[in-house]
Amino acid sequence: MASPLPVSPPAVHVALSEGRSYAVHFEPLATAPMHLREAGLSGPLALVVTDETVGPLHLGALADALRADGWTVEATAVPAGEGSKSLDQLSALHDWALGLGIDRQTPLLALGGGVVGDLAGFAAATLLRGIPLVHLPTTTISQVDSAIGGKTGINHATGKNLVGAFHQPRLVLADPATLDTLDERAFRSGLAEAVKHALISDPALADRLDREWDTLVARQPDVLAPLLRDAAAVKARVIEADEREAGERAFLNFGHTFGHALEKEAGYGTLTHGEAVALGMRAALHLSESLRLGQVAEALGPFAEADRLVARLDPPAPTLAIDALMAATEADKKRTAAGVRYVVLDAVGRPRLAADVDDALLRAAWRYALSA
Ligand SMILES: NC(=O)c1ccc[n+]([C@@H]2O[C@H](COP(=O)([O-])OP(=O)(O)OC[C@H]3O[C@@H](n4cnc5c(N)ncnc54)[C@H](O)[C@@H]3O)[C@@H](O)[C@H]2O)c1
Ligand SMILES: O=C(O)C(=O)C[C@@H](O)[C@H](O)[C@H](O)COP(=O)(O)O
Ligand SMILES: [Zn+2]
Repeated sequence: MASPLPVSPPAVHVALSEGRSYAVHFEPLATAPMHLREAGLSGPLALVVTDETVGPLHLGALADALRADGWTVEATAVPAGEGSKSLDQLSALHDWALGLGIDRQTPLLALGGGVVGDLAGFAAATLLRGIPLVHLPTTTISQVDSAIGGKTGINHATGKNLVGAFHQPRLVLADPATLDTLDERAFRSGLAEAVKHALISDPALADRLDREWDTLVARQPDVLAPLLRDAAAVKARVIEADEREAGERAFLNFGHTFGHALEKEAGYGTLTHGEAVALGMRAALHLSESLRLGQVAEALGPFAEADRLVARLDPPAPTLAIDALMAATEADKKRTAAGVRYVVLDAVGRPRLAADVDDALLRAAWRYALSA
């Protein structure tokens, strides 16, 4: 007898101001028509943006379900990878969509990972000053993180995600089965964002990730989907509390001040975002211990266990000049007139922003992350 399909974990609900809200469903792509209707989205036209890797794998199932429900589907694919978070690709999406005679009710469906989600989300934010956005995330990063919260955008020569907008989705449909085709590097490194959510907010989730790591990386469905869902729920709670990053949403940037500098200096796409964030979290944990001691840490102390969990992501450490990395952090969007700010931990689950951090502590943190 065929093994029973895994039961979908319960949806995550995101409640925003002024009565706005959306659901994050961990169900098959074939349920898209039902959830589009529930979200108040009507056709007949649906735009689908995907990438050249995901399209041949997963667009058919989505388009068949939509067409069977009476939708007219127009789809386009951008080149896979970080390079598509560019002004050229954004402009090409504008030309494509506007050539199809869209109106302000036409939904744009982003079928892919975080690159597709960020790019297509920014296209949806800027077409007609905003059309409905639906995320259909197909990577570990996009299912636990990028599809939720409304950050969209593209990269700029001076830094990551420096051009963009907040544009919340109307619906997120994260089909865990799409992860079956995701390569090992993207799958494993993408778990960095789930580890991040645990370290900034949920020590019990960190323990669970550590305990279930082997079955998680083996993609066991009855472990994977509930863990991704619970990691996504951590982010949803933060978004509800601080949608536009006036305060605690900055904690979702744990490891990113270091990580974005690594992505830029290594060359966008050389490191996956997850790898860069994993290295960034190791640096941030070292910095947390140095700040706790008030001097350069020789060991991780109370953060050693957290660092061991991050180390399980096994990120490659590139050979890069610390001076260049330090300079690249100057573009970080959390900076104020007082300078760059880093998300550090007073303990697992207790994040804060540190400003005016001593260079010696930062250099030691970089050395730790790049040599660990
Ligand atoms: N907006 C946010 O809140 C947010 C949060 C986290 C990350 N991000 C951004 O997301 C990006 C990283 O996202 P990502 O890791 O998903 O990268 P990605 O979108 O580049 O996907 C990784 C690779 O996997 C391929 N792929 C995607 N889904 C697949 C599937 N189901 N099967 C086979 N191949 C598949 C893609 O074509 C790509 O080659 C970065 O640009 C990062 O800045 C944004
Ligand atoms: O949603 C957020 O807020 C995050 O910080 C999530 C991050 O994982 C993500 O990489 C985000 O794009 C980084 O935000 P940015 O403002 O530094 O670009
Ligand atoms: Zn991230």
